[in-house]
Amino acid sequence: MAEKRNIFLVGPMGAGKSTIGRHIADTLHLEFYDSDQEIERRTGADISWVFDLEGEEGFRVREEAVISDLTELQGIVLATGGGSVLSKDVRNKLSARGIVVYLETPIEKQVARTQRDKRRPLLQTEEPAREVLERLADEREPLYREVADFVVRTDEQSAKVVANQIIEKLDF
Ligand SMILES: Nc1ncnc2c1ncn2[C@@H]1O[C@H](COP(=O)(O)OP(=O)(O)O)[C@@H](O)[C@H]1O
Ligand SMILES: O=C(O)C1=C[C@@H](OP(=O)(O)O)[C@@H](O)[C@H](O)C1
Ligand SMILES: [Mg+2]
Repeated sequence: MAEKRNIFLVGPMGAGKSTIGRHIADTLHLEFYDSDQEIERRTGADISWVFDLEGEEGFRVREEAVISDLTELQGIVLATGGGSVLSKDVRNKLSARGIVVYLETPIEKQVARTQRDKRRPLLQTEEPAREVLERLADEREPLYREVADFVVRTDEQSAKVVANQIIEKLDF
């Protein structure tokens, strides 16, 4: 199905969307995009700056616009930001224009993989990362499941192996 020749990765912070997405794109010779990187490219500011200047609300408007544009492309792998599925418009466009894969990983792994990286503003708070990630998961987990064509765990194998598992499940 020509209109489905895109792979969209959803899931929480630290699931490995950006890392695994790049491996999939390299292996399949597809273009790789990351919605956060695209926001940074368009604004010339890093994600933390966008949150500081425009708040999460402003960031979500930009994220929705970027994903709307990127999902118009063909033959891409897109790593979305963990909160992008909060938008119904984003969920609709992901579902309509590609195969959506939910990268599932336990909270402890999300914490471990994100703790040294200061580039995620939602985790730079007084509240412990574990609590933030649990709270976000309560709201988002059903949305990841709703939008996904299939689910892959990312806590048991290396990023490269998970990328290959995903490729095997795709019929292109
Ligand atoms: N099996 C794995 N799959 C994906 N990422 C992993 C894995 N093991 C460790 N990581 C690391 O987890 C960190 C977070 O990955 P990232 O791709 O930025 O996640 P996301 O984009 O979902 O927030 C990276 O440093 C990555 O190398
Ligand atoms: O979960 C979220 O709301 C966010 C996830 C981040 O992307 P990753 O999921 O790639 O870490 C980034 O979009 C921003 O910091 C907000
Ligand atoms: Mg990412």
